[in-house]
Amino acid sequence: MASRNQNRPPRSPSNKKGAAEEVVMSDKRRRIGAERVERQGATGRGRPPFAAVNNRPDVNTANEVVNTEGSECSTVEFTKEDVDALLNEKMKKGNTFDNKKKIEQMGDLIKRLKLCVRWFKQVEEGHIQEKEKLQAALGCAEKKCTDTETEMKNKIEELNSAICDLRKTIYSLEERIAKEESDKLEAIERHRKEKEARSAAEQMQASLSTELEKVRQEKLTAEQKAVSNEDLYKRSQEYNISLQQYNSRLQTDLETTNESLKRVETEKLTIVENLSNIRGHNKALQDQLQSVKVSQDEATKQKELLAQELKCLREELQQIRDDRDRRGKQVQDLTGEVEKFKAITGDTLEQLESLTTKTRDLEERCALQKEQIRKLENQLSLEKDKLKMADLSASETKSEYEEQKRIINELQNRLADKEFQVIEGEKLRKKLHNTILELKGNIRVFCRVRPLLPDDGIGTDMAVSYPTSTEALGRGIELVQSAGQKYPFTFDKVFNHEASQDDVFTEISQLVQSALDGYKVCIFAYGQTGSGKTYTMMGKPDAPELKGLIPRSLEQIFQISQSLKDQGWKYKMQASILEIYNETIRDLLSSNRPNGIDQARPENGVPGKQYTIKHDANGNTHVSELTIVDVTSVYEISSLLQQAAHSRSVGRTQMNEQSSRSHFVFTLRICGINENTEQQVQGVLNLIDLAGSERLSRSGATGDRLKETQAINRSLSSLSDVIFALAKKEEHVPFRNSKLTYLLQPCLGGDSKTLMFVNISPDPSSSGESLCSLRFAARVNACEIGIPRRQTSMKSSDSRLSYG
Ligand SMILES: Nc1ncnc2c1ncn2[C@@H]1O[C@H](COP(=O)(O)OP(=O)(O)OP(=O)(O)O)[C@@H](O)[C@H]1O
Repeated sequence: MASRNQNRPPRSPSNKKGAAEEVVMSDKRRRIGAERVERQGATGRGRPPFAAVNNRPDVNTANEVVNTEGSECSTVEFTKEDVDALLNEKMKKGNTFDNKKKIEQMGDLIKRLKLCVRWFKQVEEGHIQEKEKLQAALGCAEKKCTDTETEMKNKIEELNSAICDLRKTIYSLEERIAKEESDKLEAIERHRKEKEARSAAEQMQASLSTELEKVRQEKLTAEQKAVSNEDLYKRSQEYNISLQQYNSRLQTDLETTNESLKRVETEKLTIVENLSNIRGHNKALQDQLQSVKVSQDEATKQKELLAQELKCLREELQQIRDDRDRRGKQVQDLTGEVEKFKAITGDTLEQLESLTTKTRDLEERCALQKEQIRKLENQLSLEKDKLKMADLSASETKSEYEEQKRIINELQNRLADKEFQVIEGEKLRKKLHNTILELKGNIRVFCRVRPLLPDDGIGTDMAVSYPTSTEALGRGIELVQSAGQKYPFTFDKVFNHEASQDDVFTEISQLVQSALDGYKVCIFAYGQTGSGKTYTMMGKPDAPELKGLIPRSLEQIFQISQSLKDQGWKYKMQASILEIYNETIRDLLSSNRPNGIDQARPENGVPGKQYTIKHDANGNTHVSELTIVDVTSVYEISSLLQQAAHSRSVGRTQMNEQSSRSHFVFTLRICGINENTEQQVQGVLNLIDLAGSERLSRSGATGDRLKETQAINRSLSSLSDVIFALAKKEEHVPFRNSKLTYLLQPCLGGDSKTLMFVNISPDPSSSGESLCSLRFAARVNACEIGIPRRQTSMKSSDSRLSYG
């Protein structure tokens, strides 16, 4: 096919004209083809190559061909084969010398060649035209192409940017896909794990359900136990809740009372301040009044003097006036005489001149006297002014005096008011103070731990610890025993081994005030031997900062009683000091103690004094024959304490005793009366250093010593019983033949204030004794809360048991 078309002009699909021409040309070819076929059919043989030209017709035909060459060549079409055949055509063999034929053949060939050439030329021209057309079309097409190209470029750019955007979107989408895929993978992983876990859980569940079954069985048995425990727990919780409520009520009451006390205190302070200011002001006014009175007297005196002076001056003036009048009359007489003389007798010129000079003198004297009179008159008016002024100031002073008198009266009324307010405030303060103490508890227990002493052994650990929980802070103590067992206790206050004497006194000073306010106050120190009772109560009187509660309390009492003098209070104080040893009373202030031997003891067959304790209807205690000393100062008390200490030590030595085996009781009776209000108070302050408690098993005592220890333990146990019974207002008070408790009975219970110090030694070797002391104190402490004995954390018999 390629060979067939190689001589044809190229076709352009866009060249419609060309296409039309081609159609025309193909029509032509078809026509020629048809003619050939016709011719072939006419000759009845196969057509040789280039037959249209080579089929040599007869001469006519040849002529025709020649003649028609001009018109025919346009219809003749040559293919490459035709041309090749034409060029390869050889002269027909025949008569080699037949030139004519050869020429004819040659002519024919030339004709055909010419025809072919012409055709080719025509074809070429057609081709050239077609080429031009095609070039123009190509130009157009190229232009179009470039337009299209730029358009395409633009579009490509647009598309590129779109592609970029799309790529970005694709990128982000890919990222999202990747993320989602990773999420998906994770989720799958999770799911797988969950599946595993579920299966594991299922396995576990299976095992658990078997276990559950077992546990259920156990639970059933435990539930039965729990029911009984719950009962117990409920009871303890109810008790706990009631305690908490009581505590919170106490706290709120305490707070409000504290606040009102503070208010009253500040009011009292301001009132006292005002009072002193008013007093000062009053004094200043009195002074002022006095000075005004003095100045008024002076002014009156001056006024009188001035009046006298004025009178004198007036008289003098009168005299001078009289004198002047007389002189004037004399002059007139003389002038008349001169005239008479001149006229009647004609005296001599000399006499006249002398008389003239005399007259001149008299006139001069008269002028001088006039001047003097004028001066005196001026002085008189000045004095009159002064007098007026003095009168004015005297009336002013008088009105001022009246005003001052009024102010003084007013101030005196206010003073009386304020004094009344102070008295009322004082009453309120007492009431509030007492309410506070009642809220704190009329029976309180403080615990004090002494520091480890060199005697306890170097490097010894403390057998106590202090819990730091909020509710137990400052109130809790734990006794640690050698086996590591802990015994917790809670009191109203716990003073650790670092607490100073001052810290301890600060806490009890309010109680001392109560004694002055007319209440009965008892402060005990209880504990085993060597636990610090004497240190707490007496301290070391030589070192001021180590003084104990007894000297500090007495100092405070005298200090306050002095300060209350301004308010009209007068106090009478009586002190007694006794010792109870083995249920025997000893008077430590007795002046007739021969060599300190107890009067109650029979000596050389002579029976000693018999001290009997009696309570009167007013709730006061009397010990017959006991020395009672009136005391007015702290120095007197100190000397009494020294005397008591001396009697005690002498008695102790002589009787071969230890101070720790007797109860030491200091009693101060306070009677107060207010001269302004006629109010009366009667208070008692008992300060007691109890005998050291001791376990029978420890003491290893026999005989008298055993009896002694038993007596001490009995009296201590009895004391707690009495406190307990009185706190519960029980009718029957079990004194159990204890002199100590019988003696103190009026000072326990009711309105009385009781404070017990339980002294503890931190030495581990005495932790057994410490536990007993703490249990005893806990029992006393429980009294105030009013817990029935069976509900306390320890049994009532515990304390007694511990003493054997
Ligand atoms: N808080 C303390 N700080 C320092 N030393 C103390 C303290 N308490 C006690 N002591 C010392 O412990 C020793 C024993 O104290 P104290 O004599 O007061 O005990 P006690 O309980 O009165 O003994 P007893 O029952 O034998 O009379 C004393 O040497 C005392 O100084």
